[in-house]
Amino acid sequence: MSADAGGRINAIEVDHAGQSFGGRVIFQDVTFSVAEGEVFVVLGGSGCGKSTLLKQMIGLLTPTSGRISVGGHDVVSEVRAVRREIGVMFQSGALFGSMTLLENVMLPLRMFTDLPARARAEIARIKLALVGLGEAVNLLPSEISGGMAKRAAIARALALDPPILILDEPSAGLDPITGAGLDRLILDLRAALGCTFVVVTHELMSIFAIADRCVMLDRTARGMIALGTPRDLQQSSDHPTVRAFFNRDAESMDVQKELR
Ligand SMILES: Nc1ncnc2c1ncn2[C@@H]1O[C@H](COP(=O)(O)OP(=O)(O)OP(=O)(O)O)[C@@H](O)[C@H]1O
Repeated sequence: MSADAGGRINAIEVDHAGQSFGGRVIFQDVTFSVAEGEVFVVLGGSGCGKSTLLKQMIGLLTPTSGRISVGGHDVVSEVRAVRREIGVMFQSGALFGSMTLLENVMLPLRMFTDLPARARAEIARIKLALVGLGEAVNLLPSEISGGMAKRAAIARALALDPPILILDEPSAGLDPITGAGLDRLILDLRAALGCTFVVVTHELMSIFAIADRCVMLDRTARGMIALGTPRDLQQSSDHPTVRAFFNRDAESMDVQKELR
């Protein structure tokens, strides 16, 4: 594992990663690193390859070119070790409808550990309490709100204590207040557990609230067009797509500043 310029250890290193499907290039030469404890946001329009990049990071897709390592482990040759490093909440990360929240969070513990049922339940209770659902452990997914479901899915991603959490559009489909609550949860979990986060989001307010840095992918460029802090990208990028994205709603940032 190498360190960044500030001496922090890199949790994830993406080195000239590319992905093609049947000869169609989705992106190439994507290069960045994510430091331990960083909240790193992946941005870009529909179809630019955000989910594809996340799938490469967790070893679900082999990069067509380049190399990715997670926790110092290569995502292709050391996929088992990589999976232990990462908890994932997919965009479609639905809970199992016939199971209570507690049973949903216990599931990864049942699949990947030898812990007895009582210990699994105790750990699942702790994870649900961490995301603010300590009173809802016996509810079914059909009995809770969309925001609670996202929190429960995050609790499930935390079940095996991964140092890195990957969240694909956590606030999709939520109202702005519930979305802001999830942003606070991400920052609280980082403070409490020291986790590294990779988050896909399109929400400008959310980006400014949580992101230490972000990378922006672009379908036309078939690669990355920006890397840096949200403020740097808003103020200094000379790429028209980046400028348009970050300046589309300057007012929302003013609101965000007032809320801080
Ligand atoms: N397994 C696959 N086989 C062929 N094409 C694929 C495969 N997976 C993704 N693609 C294509 O790759 C492109 C990028 O898809 P991806 O889902 O990564 O985009 P995205 O940036 O996450 O989009 P969105 O914001 O809409 O979720 C799309 O054109 C998609 O159709």
